[in-house]
Amino acid sequence: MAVYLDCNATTPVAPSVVQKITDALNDEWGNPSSSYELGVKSKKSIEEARRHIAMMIGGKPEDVIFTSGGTEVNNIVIFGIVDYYKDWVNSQSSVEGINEKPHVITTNVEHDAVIQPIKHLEKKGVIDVSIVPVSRRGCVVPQDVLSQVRHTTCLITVMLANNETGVIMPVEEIGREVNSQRKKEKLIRILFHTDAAQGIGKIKVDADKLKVDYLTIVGHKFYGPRIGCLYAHGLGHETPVYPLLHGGGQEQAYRPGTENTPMIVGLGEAARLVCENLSTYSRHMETVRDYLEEKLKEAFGEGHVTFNCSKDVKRLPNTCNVSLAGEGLVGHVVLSKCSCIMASIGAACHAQNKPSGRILLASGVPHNRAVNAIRLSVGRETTTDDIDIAIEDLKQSVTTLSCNK
Ligand SMILES: Cc1ncc(COP(=O)(O)O)c(C=O)c1O
Ligand SMILES: O=C(O)CC[SeH]
Repeated sequence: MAVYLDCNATTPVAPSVVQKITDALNDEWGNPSSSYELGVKSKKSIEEARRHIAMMIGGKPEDVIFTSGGTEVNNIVIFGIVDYYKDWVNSQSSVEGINEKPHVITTNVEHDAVIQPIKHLEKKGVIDVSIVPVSRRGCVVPQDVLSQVRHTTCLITVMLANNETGVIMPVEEIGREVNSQRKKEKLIRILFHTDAAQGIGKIKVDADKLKVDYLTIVGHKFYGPRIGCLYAHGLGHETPVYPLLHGGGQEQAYRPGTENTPMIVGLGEAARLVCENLSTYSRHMETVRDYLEEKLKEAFGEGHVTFNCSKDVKRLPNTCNVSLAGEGLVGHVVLSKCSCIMASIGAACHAQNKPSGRILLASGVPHNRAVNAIRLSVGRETTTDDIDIAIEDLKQSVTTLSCNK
C-alpha cells in the first residue's frame, strides 16, 4: 500500500475540483471573449472562480490575475521591478541617482522560482541584490531584512512559508515596516511580495493583513490544478504589474492569452474548499503530523531522531523535516529502501540525491544532519493508519541499511 507524504511537492486534485474541471471541459469550452452565450457562460465561470480565490486570500477579484503557475507569477513580479524603477526615475524632476540600479532584497531560503529570476537579473547587471540569511532557527529576522533597505530598494520578497522546513516567515511584521521611512524622504515606494505557495490551504492567508503588494498563489499545493494566480493589491493603480507577455486583452491585458477555463474553474473550486474547510484541514494535518513525529521518536529513540525545524518558530501544520542519526542513513538512500512511502529529501525541483544545500544548511542544520534529512509533508487525507504503515516502512529500511553496513 502506497503512502503519499510529499504534499509540499504537489497534492492530488480534490474530487469536486476534478468534477468542476470535467464539467467545464464539456460545457464551458467557449472562448470567454466571445459575445454569444457559450462564451458568456465561460466568462461567468471564470469570474466566479476569481471571486472564490479573492475571498480565500482576503483580496478583491479585480486584483487577481490567472497565470500558468507560481513560477510565472514570481517572474512577473521580479522582472517587473526593472520597468517600475525606470518609470519612477523618469518621473522624477531631480536626476540624483539616475544611473543607480534598482535594489531587491530577499532571503537565502526562497524557492528557485524566486531566487533564479533574481540571480538572472543580477548576473545581467540589471539589479543589485541583498540576500538576507535566515537565523539559525530557519526563520528570517524582520530587522535583518529592513536593515538592508537603501534608497534604491524597490522590491522586498520573502516567502510566507518554506517548502522544505515548513517555517512560517514573519511576513506581516515586515509588511508593517517596509515603507515606514520612505514617504518622508520622497524615495521610490518599496513593493513587497510574498510567495504564499506553501501557506495557502494550510494556514490562514490574508493579503491585507500581511500588507503585501503582491502574493503568489499555486494551485497544485492546495488540491487544485497546475495553474497559478498573481494577487496585486490595487492592481494597476496602487500596485503596478508589468506584463511578461503581450497579446490580446485577457486578464486586463496583464496576462494575455485565451483563458484556460477548465483549470481556472478548478482553481476556483479548490479555493472554495479552502474558504469553507481551512480550519478543519489545518487541524487534521497538524494532528497527523504531530502523531508522525511522536511515532518517529518511539520507533527510533529520541536520541536518534532530530527534527530540522526549531520548536520555537511558527511552522506549517503538515510539514515534518527529520534526520535519522546513523552512518549510512542518508535521506535519499533511506527513502530508496522504502516500499510504501512516497516522500522527498527536499524540493522536488532539486536533485533528490543531494542534501538541501541552500535551505537546510542555510537554516543552520549541520551537514551531517542535512544529508540524513527526509521531508515528510502530510495532506488532508493522510490518516494515522498511513503513518503507522510509513513508520514500519522506515524501520525496515533502516534495518536493511544497518545490516548492509
Ligand atoms: C514555494 C514555492 N514557490 C513556487 C513554486 C512554483 O510553482 P509552480 O510549480 O506552479 O511553478 C513552488 C512549487 O512548485 C513552491 O513550492
Ligand atoms: O517540492 C517542493 O518543495 C516544491 C516543488 Se519544487
